[in-house]
Amino acid sequence: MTEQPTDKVTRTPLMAGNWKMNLNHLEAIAHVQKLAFALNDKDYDAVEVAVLPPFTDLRSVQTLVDGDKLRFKYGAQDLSEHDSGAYTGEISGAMLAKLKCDYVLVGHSERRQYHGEDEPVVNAKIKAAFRHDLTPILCVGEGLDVRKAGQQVPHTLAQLDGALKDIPAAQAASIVVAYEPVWAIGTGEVATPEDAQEVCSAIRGRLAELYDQALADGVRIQYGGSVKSGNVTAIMSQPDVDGALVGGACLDAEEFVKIVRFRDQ
Ligand SMILES: O=C[C@H](O)COP(=O)(O)O
Repeated sequence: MTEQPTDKVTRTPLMAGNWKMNLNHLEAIAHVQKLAFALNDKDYDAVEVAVLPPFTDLRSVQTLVDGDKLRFKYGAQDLSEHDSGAYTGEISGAMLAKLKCDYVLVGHSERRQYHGEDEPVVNAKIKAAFRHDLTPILCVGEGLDVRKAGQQVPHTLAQLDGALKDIPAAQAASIVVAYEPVWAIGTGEVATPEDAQEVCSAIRGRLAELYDQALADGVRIQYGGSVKSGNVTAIMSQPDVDGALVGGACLDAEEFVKIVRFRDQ
């Protein structure tokens, strides 16, 4: 029987809020309570919602999610490639797993830019995440110079290839990829829906080459970069965009809830 491509409808959208270095643990509690109050079962049935707070907030978030049986997921913004030992300042996958994190961002452009993370490091971190049953959200995307040169697809696919080196299909099947053009992050410069689709579709195509079509059809690919309630619906209408990785706009609980409800905008 010929394999049919997975319909987008069968890929549950993942709307994830990357708080970056914002909100202390008390502010985190207030923010999570606002989200918990606003979101309802209809939202959770339609969309997977995740928050990605700073490390120092994770215990507070876990306590609320566990205590109130909240249906949203949470995770960290980074992890060490090592599991334990003399790595001052690092946080291991084991520690995140102990806090019952679901997700961890890997290779965010701000880690690449300010902490020199290259593909071997990103690859090692993906392996560390899988060792501890965390789902990596792998961030890829081009800078402005690459975009101006029209090289966004080969550049992003090279990042994908490096990040997934030696990652077996059983693990790759559960990964989330976030396409984040660096020139659109925190700038208000949102990529057009067609820009997002071009690269997200190329990412899915490369996943099919690296693994197989069925795996590629099941992987969720997010777009990130100045996503707001006013532009999310158009971006989400693209066939290969399965969610958003939201920075600035997720710090406003009401705005994030509107993004989660992108079908109503
Ligand atoms: O991780 C999130 C992205 O970096 C997007 O950030 P932004 O929504 O503030 O542009």
